[in-house]
Parts: sequence; C-alpha cells; structure tokens
Amino acid sequence: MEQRGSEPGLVLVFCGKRKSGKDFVTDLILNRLGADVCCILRLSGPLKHQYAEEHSLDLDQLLGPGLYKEQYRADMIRWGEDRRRQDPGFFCRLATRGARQPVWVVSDARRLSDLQWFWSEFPRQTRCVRVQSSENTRKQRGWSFTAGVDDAESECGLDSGVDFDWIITNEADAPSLEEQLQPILTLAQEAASSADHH
Ligand SMILES: Nc1ncnc2c1ncn2[C@@H]1O[C@H](COP(=O)(O)OP(=O)(O)O)[C@@H](O)[C@H]1O
Ligand SMILES: C[C@@](O)(CCOP(=O)(O)OP(=O)(O)O)CC(=O)O
Repeated sequence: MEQRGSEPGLVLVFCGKRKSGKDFVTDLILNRLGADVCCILRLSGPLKHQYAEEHSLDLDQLLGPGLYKEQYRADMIRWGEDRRRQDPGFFCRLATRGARQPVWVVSDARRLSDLQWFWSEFPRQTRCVRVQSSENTRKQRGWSFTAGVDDAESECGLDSGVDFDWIITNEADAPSLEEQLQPILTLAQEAASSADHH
C-alpha cells in the first residue's frame, strides 16, 4: 500500500487556462484559511522534479516564471503525457504524498485523468473549480498564444466534458473574488472544523 498523508476532508481541484489566475485565486484561499488548514498542491511540482532529474536540468529555473520553463514546456508536456499513459496517477500520488492538512487545494489540473484520479481516490471530498478569464485579460497578464501549447491537451483537456462545481470569473468587472469564493471558503471551514472534532 502506497504511503499517503491522512485523508483530507475536502479536495478542491482547480483548472483553467494559463494566466486565468489559478495561482492568484488559490493563494487567496490559502491566505484566508491559513497553512494549518489548507495546503496548495501542484501536479507540475513532481513533474518538473522528475523531468529535471532525468534531463539534468536546473529545477529552480523550471519552477520559476521565466523563459527557461517556456523553452522546455513543449517537451515537458510530451514527457508528462507519456508518463501518465503508463500510470495516470503518477503525478497525483507524488503531489499528495505527505499532505496533512484537512483541505487540499490542487492548483493545476490539466487533464481528465488528473480529475478522475481524485474522484476515484476521494469521491466524497473532491470538488472541481474552474477559473476563467477572457483572452484580453490573459493577454494583459502576459499571455500570448503558443501553438503546440495553447491548442494541446495540456491547456484544452478540461475545456469540455466536466461538470464544474464552481466557475470563478477572474475579471475586473466580475463580482469580487471574495464574493465568488464565499461558498468554497464556507465549505472548507466546515471541513476544517469537522477535522478538529475527530
Ligand atoms: N484578480 C487579479 N488581480 C490582480 N492580478 C491578478 C489577478 N488574477 C491574476 N493576476 C495576476 O496575473 C498573473 C497570472 O496569474 P496566475 O495566477 O499566475 O495565473 P495561472 O496560475 O492561471 O497561470 C499573475 O501575475 C497574477 O498575479
Ligand atoms: C509540463 C507542465 O506541467 C508545465 C506546467 O508548468 P506550470 O504549472 O508552471 O505552468 P503555467 O502556470 O501554465 O505556466 C504542463 C503539463 O502539461 O503537464
């Protein structure tokens, strides 16, 4: 049996396009709940770790926001897809290993197989959240269309066929994030307080 952290009370799996604001929104949730209650898990973390090791690359740079990651993105995507084909839960298992908080926030689901893994491991606890922004807003945040990335499964795998529990619109003219996140934060606080009582 694979060693794993204690069972979470709630698993919030986030997806959305590049620069839609997944990190921004999940950071806000972490700030509101605190690090004792909530942890942010990134599937790309173990992916980059393993990829850097097998290709003798600089992990810190791959984890950073700069150009270095972009140079390897297309190949990393292919490599990650290969790994998932052999073992769809590979990165999910590594990312969740050792997580102890009652609320897990997975900030970067990209594929149906990622979601399916969480649904099958934690059927009661898993909720899926989509973060969305217009192309114009994403461009203002530095996004530009890259063929082979923005038209591939890595970016489009969850565009259809998923019934999201919540859709967060991360735009200046949308209701505030605080307001949109309220039901999620309430559910997370309930999960945390019921973990306290066990
Ligand atoms: N609501 C917002 N207000 C201000 N800046 C934002 C907002 N949402 C996202 N950003 C900024 O836009 C950029 C991209 O957001 P990020 O969360 O990194 O996107 P993603 O993780 O989806 O690629 C970051 O610099 C982030 O700080
Ligand atoms: C190979 C990747 O995991 C790279 C992800 O890197 P980041 O998670 O840093 O991505 P962005 O926020 O989109 O810039 C993508 C994949 O298809 O698995």
